[in-house]
Amino acid sequence: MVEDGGKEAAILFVSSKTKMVKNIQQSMRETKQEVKDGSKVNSGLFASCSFSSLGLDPKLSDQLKERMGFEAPTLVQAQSIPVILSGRDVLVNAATGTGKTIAYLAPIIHHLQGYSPKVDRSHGTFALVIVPTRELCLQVYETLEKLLHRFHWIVPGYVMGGEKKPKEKARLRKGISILIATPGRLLDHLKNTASFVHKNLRWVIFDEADCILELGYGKEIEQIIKLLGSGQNEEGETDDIVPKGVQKQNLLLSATLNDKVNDLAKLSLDNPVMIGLDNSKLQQNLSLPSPASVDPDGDDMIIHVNKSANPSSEDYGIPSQLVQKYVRVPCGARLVALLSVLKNLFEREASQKVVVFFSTRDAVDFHYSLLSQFQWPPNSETEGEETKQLFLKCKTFRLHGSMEQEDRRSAFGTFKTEKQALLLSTDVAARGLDFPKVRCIIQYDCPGEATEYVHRVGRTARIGEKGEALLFLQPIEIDYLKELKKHGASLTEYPLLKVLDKFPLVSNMPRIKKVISLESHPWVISLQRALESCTYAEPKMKNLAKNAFVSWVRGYAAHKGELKSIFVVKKLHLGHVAKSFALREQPSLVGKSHHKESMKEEERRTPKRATS
Ligand SMILES: Nc1ncnc2c1ncn2[C@@H]1O[C@H](COP(=O)(O)OP(=O)(O)OP(=O)(O)O)[C@@H](O)[C@H]1O
Repeated sequence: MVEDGGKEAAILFVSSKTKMVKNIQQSMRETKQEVKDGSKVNSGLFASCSFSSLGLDPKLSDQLKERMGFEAPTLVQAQSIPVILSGRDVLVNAATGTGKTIAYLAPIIHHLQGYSPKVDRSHGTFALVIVPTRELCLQVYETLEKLLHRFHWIVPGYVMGGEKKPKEKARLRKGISILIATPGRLLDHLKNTASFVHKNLRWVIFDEADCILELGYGKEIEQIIKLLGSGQNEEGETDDIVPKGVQKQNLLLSATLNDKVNDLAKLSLDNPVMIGLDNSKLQQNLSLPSPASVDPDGDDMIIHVNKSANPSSEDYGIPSQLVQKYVRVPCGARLVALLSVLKNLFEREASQKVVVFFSTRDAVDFHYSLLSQFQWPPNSETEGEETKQLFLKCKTFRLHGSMEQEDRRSAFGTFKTEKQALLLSTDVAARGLDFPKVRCIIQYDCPGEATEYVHRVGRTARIGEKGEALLFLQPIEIDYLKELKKHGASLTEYPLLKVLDKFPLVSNMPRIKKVISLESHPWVISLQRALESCTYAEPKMKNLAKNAFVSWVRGYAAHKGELKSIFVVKKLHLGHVAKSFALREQPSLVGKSHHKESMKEEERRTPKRATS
């Protein structure tokens, strides 16, 4: 929701004199005026032009509007589409949930549908979209399928880790016009699938570019770029279908950028147009040539997207309507606090979706099992008490990189369509995933880098919708708020005690007149006891808790750089950490049984395996 007319938005520096840029300027002025009039709520997000006015084919514009229900392009789409249509390389940096996927897919489809003779399977792949995770791969593919509804001769496809290679080879042999891929599997096919035709390749897109590199795919990407070749499509190399002399076009997109993107940009972009980047960011974050020096003819452009109407969330483009809170909880009360917050959320509004982020796969597994069987109230055998029910009545899903591919696919797909559900996930769900109607994001374990905070919270408040984000912090971790503030994220405190006070006391709860600390709250004491009983009722559950404890501590010790001074493992009270996994005593961190598990965890933590 926009509070005011937004800060001075739009185009600060545009040296190109094309008509297209003037149209964009005009459209943004109109949008600003509409905000002043109060006639547009989501200013800063939508442009006041139509898809067809951006130069897209009428059938494609119609598909976007009539079939997909997109009334108007978002600002980032209004600014990117004409530039991408023009053939320039582009680096797009715009907030999460602002429609970057359509921004790059629509211009590609526009060009491909216009080829004469018509594109067919024998031409192989024209466009390649590289994404960091399997789920994002499937999601982009789904969007592509919808966009291609009226262009059945353009074939969409995907290849990704976890899928059966022979089947993928067969699909590639038949021919895929627009291919979505995760890096490892793509490289595999480039090297080993002789029937993969890519001589007509015209576009390479790196979606979530910084994440691809953060996950350690730098080497693969270098090899991919080498194998694909770059620059102009040579005569004789391509089929006649690709217009002669057409340059290969590369696009990089992300809501956050880092130094590594600099290298990828240098490697893959030729005189790019920057969308959503300001000069200081260019100089500080990306040591690309300064715009003034790139092209003396004045053909280069920086187009500024008004990423947010809220200046405080400007740095990383956090959606301005997102309500950001933190909850300060002592370690031993973390689990009780999490369950209480969730119960409160679902009781307040039954029909909603919530995502909780954990730092490890073992933590996801433990909490998933616990929530799937933990019942309440604990003493329902007593006469007059209500009968036992699941503590949380909503459907619960889990998602992480060690799950079987089919389970991953089913969790992702079903959570998407559910109206009321809870997803427990590692960062595998943090990037790019578009789950409709997610109302709240809970970061139970701290994300580490501030960029990851931004992507995690970006799973809510998408495309102008409302959303809340809640970050769990122990009192010893409170300095993390300063780290977030450096990047423009300001959080207010969540009233945990008030929420706990709302829960009715059941008969065996201790009656305490004055609650002096969270841990002495009768609700906290009773819930903790009940959770521990649940964990100790089954050896399997206890083992899950122990494994989760061990990998959590290891994960805590793995924080990097400046964050090491905030997340100090020596400051942790391990007994309290154990309590947060519903354990009555602290498991050994070095015991024989855990050594094997720790080794496995180490292996699992290899980022590539976590996602693709
Ligand atoms: N012009 C539009 N009008 C309304 N909805 C749109 C429009 N364009 C895209 N959307 C929808 O907005 C949602 C977010 O789009 P998308 O996933 O492309 O965002 P993103 O900017 O890539 O986000 P992230 O940075 O998190 O990956 C999707 O559900 C998409 O269908």
